[in-house]
Amino acid sequence: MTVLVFGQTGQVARELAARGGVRCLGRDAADLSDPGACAAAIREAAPRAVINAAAYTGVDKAEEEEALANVVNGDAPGAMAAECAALGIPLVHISTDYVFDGSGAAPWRPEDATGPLGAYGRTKLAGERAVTGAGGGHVVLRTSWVVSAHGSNFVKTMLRLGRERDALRIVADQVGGPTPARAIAAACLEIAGQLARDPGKSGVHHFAGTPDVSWAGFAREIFAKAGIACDVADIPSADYPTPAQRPLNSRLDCTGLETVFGITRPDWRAGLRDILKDLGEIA
Ligand SMILES: NC(=O)C1=CN([C@@H]2O[C@H](COP(=O)(O)OP(=O)(O)OC[C@H]3O[C@@H](n4cnc5c(N)ncnc54)[C@H](OP(=O)(O)O)[C@@H]3O)[C@@H](O)[C@H]2O)C=CC1
Ligand SMILES: Cc1cn([C@H]2C[C@H](O)[C@@H](COP(=O)(O)OP(=O)(O)O[C@H]3O[C@@H](C)C(=O)[C@@H](O)[C@H]3O)O2)c(=O)[nH]c1=O
Ligand SMILES: [Mg+2]
Repeated sequence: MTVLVFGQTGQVARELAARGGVRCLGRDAADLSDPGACAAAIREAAPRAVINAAAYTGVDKAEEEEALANVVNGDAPGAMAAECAALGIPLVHISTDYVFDGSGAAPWRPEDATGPLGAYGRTKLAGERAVTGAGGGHVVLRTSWVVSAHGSNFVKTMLRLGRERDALRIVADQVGGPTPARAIAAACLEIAGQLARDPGKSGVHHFAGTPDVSWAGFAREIFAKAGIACDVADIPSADYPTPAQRPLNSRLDCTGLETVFGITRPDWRAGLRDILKDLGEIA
């Protein structure tokens, strides 16, 4: 009996695989556009816990493909949760800061009112509701600004663009916590273990890297640590138009996760150093 992971190529899934003790299902083994196939994969594997690390994560593209995103991010997690509840095993489901509207400057608490600004956030919220409503042991873990040496993320985009250009204009009015995928993987496994022993710990929790920073501030730190000479100009979101609107305030209050599970916020600056080492950028 092992821990079953949905996702294989994604940032968090790859870090889960690297830790071992899990079985990762790629799109070929379980396509989330077919929720029934996800439930069947759980029945067949009979694991001791399930972690869903797969999702439709294209924030702008989801505006055009909301129906598909809703099946992948909403219906499939619901089917996973129903199957887990029937089998009496816990589900750890990853969600996002984009379920919030980004108003104010206070860190969002898990119980705060949601209000997604775009299709991605709406479909992720549908998944949260399906998981919490299924009646089984679960944790919905909202995280933000995921970064790693794998896949596509802001660190890798900045390393590429920073070398191509002398200067970049980066939004400075969106603030949040960059979160290393490696830390998310560790947190998910710890939560799954504790939930298997005590399903009473079920609930919605936040987990984000510290300290909070703007995308522009994050970019500056990436260039400083990687030794890339690229000037960063602060711009407002209005000057960087995108199909989907992003929340301005993505700060997440992570105190509940520490109280219930003993898991603290990772320092993204240390995580960034590890990522740059893994990429061969620094020694
Ligand atoms: N990336 C981020 O900044 C953030 C992510 N999150 C959440 O964290 C979780 C993990 O994200 P992350 O690791 O960054 O994801 P990635 O964007 O790195 O990868 C997405 C994963 O989902 C898989 N996937 C997408 N569609 C399907 C499908 N129809 N069937 C099967 N698999 C599919 C992809 O597989 P394939 O390679 O085959 O496409 C890939 O493995 C997700 O729930 C996401 O919403 C939360 C906050 C921030
Ligand atoms: C490349 C570039 C981006 N930006 C801005 C756009 C955006 O507001 C911000 C980050 O860009 P990204 O494309 O990484 O943003 P995005 O894909 O929206 O990242 C989000 O992904 C989903 C899956 C989540 O769940 C969120 O937590 C968050 O990580 O940087 C600039 O201002 N200048 C630039 O040159
Ligand atoms: Mg992106």
